[in-house]
Amino acid sequence: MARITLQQVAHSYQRHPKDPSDYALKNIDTVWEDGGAYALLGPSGCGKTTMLNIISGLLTPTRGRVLYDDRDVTELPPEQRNIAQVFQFPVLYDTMSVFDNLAFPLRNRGLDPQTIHRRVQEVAEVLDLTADLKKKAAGLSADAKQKISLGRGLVREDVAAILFDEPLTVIDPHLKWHLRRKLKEIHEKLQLTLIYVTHDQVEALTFADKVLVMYEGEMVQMGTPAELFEEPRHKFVGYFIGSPGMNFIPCRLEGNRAVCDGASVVLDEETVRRAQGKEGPFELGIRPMYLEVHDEPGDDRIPVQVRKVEDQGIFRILTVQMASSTLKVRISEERPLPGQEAWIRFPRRWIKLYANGRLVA
Ligand SMILES: Nc1ncnc2c1ncn2[C@@H]1O[C@H](COP(=O)(O)OP(=O)(O)OP(=O)(O)O)[C@@H](O)[C@H]1O
Repeated sequence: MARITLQQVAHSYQRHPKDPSDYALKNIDTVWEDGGAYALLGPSGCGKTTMLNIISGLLTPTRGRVLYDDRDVTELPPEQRNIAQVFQFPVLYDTMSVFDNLAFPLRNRGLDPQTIHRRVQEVAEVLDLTADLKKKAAGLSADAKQKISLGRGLVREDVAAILFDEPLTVIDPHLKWHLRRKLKEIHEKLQLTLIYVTHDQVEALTFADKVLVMYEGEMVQMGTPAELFEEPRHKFVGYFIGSPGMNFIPCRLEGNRAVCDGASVVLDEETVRRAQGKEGPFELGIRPMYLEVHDEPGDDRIPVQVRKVEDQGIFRILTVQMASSTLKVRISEERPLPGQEAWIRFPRRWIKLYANGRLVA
């Protein structure tokens, strides 16, 4: 396995790109550490597959360098990079048995039959394919076929990294959860460098130690699931991670206060200091679980109208209207529901300030 570094990588599918909007990837600088389990998360079209193909060598970037450890591989094709890639849909040989499909990448590299047998058995066991090893791939379900594709990715021990491009798309929802756990287990056991592309936050957060969030061709944050939740560095991360996502309220700064539509909130000194000289527009960000809801007016409490209540098992999600801003508030199921008139409070320690979409930090 290897440490993979992207240095100022940008890619445009156009021959003569001019504007930043002509680039599918814009100036990516990042390091994927050896043995890490990473997810690449972002909405459709943000550049995830482009980044993965640049790492594997299917694409040469318009600008920048790709390093495996200290070796520059930017111009090398996939077969010289020693990478395994698993795609959205099964890639296998229908007429071969499951065993032969799994053995294929190893036979290709001239490994001895004993090593091949051991490795195929190991991977088949992890993926619950042992009973199917002698069957022809053609007769198996879509789930089983994709498990074979996963197995073909995992079977080689000498790869620099294994790249997964939304590999569980065709998998039945029940099995999805199970396979995600399996991949995590395999990672812990074999310490492989895994990069897993998805647009599903649950998939990313349950699989990865670190998640790279992409938005419109940019890398907006790389962090642990907890960091992404507690300290979203970009508005998109706040909105995309968490269910429901973070609340954002447009505001202007007056001294140590953020004045929003219908409310004024005191900021901590550090935030006020950091905001000096920053260009707006400014927004307050707060997670639904950190907003307090009260039945009576009081200090720092802001009147709201409760518009909707959604029951989500152990939580309820309130939709409240604060002047022209609509906010979500998460309360526990034990708390009695407020009436239609309620008051909310923004606890200072949970308030984040954003300038032009980026965390003031
Ligand atoms: N071969 C191509 N030629 C031209 N434009 C492309 C090509 N492949 C991707 N793009 C464009 O580049 C941008 C990034 O696409 P990419 O497939 O990397 O995104 P993605 O995040 O993987 O999306 P998805 O989740 O839908 O697969 C999109 O605007 C897409 O339309």
